[in-house]
Amino acid sequence: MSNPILALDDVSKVFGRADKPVYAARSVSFALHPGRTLALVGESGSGKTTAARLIMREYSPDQGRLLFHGAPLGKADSKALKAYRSSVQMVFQDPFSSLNPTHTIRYHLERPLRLHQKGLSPAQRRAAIVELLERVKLGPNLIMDKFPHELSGGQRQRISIARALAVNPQVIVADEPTSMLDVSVRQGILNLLNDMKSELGLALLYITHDIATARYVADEIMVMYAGQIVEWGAVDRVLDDPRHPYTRLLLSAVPDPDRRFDDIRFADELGRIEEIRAQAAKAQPAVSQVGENHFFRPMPA
Ligand SMILES: Nc1ncnc2c1ncn2[C@@H]1O[C@H](COP(=O)(O)OP(=O)(O)OP(=O)(O)O)[C@@H](O)[C@H]1O
Repeated sequence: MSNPILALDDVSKVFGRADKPVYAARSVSFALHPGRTLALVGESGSGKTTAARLIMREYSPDQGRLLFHGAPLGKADSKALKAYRSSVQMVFQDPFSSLNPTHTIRYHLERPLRLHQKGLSPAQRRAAIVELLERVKLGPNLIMDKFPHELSGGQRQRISIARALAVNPQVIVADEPTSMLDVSVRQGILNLLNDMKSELGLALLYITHDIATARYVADEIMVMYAGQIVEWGAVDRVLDDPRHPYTRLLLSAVPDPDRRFDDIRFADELGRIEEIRAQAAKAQPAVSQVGENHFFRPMPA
């Protein structure tokens, strides 16, 4: 298996007062590899966005390290940080608020090209915009001079992806990229992310509360609860044979005619979740972890 592009090594982030800490991330370790998608799954408040913000360097870790191609980023010089910033791009949940309503699509794509590929002539920049729009399966001539409000939610999310691609990233962090979109266009966006991963060899972190969608895009899955990774492994293993009660609970909430959420068989598990909740509220990690952490033992490609 290839070396990881990016890794979180035993990272913790704590909010709140010292006497009442909130562990948004607790000893979190994982790695992102080229051409692979890792799904980070958990309910609201589990710490998914905190993990994304740590990767985007909006938060600095209280403990642990961020590694980029094996080198700790904390000590990186400004050149290395600049390389990191263009290598790691984010696609947000809300394609409305992430695009500026007063600018055309051409502007949104031209800007990162101007900043990160300074040597391009105007004609080369135009060709690059055409290529980006074609890559996200939008007709360049139809779209380029439109404003964000003239596009559908799905089209806008494709523009967000094109904009992220404009700087030739190695990693894309997609935080709930389909949750604000119409159900009918969600699959198209997930397919596009899959294509990007395979065609460009990107490492993708797919963040979602919807564990069922992980199967469409992810190679591996990590389940996060109260700031901790409680289960991880190959996506089929985790979804077909969930071993942590919290993973089973998440899966039981997925509509399935054969499994009812209030099924008596889950009563014990719900009780155990309360136990886990109580343990997790304490300062020391107490959540049982299941599976192999591919940061420490890389899974075969
Ligand atoms: N800036 C902050 N200040 C204080 N507490 C925070 C801050 N950011 C996150 N938290 C807390 O950390 C925990 C994890 O939050 P986080 O937003 O990472 O979860 P999430 O899984 O992304 O949830 P959501 O899906 O609702 O965004 C929560 O208890 C949250 O209240």
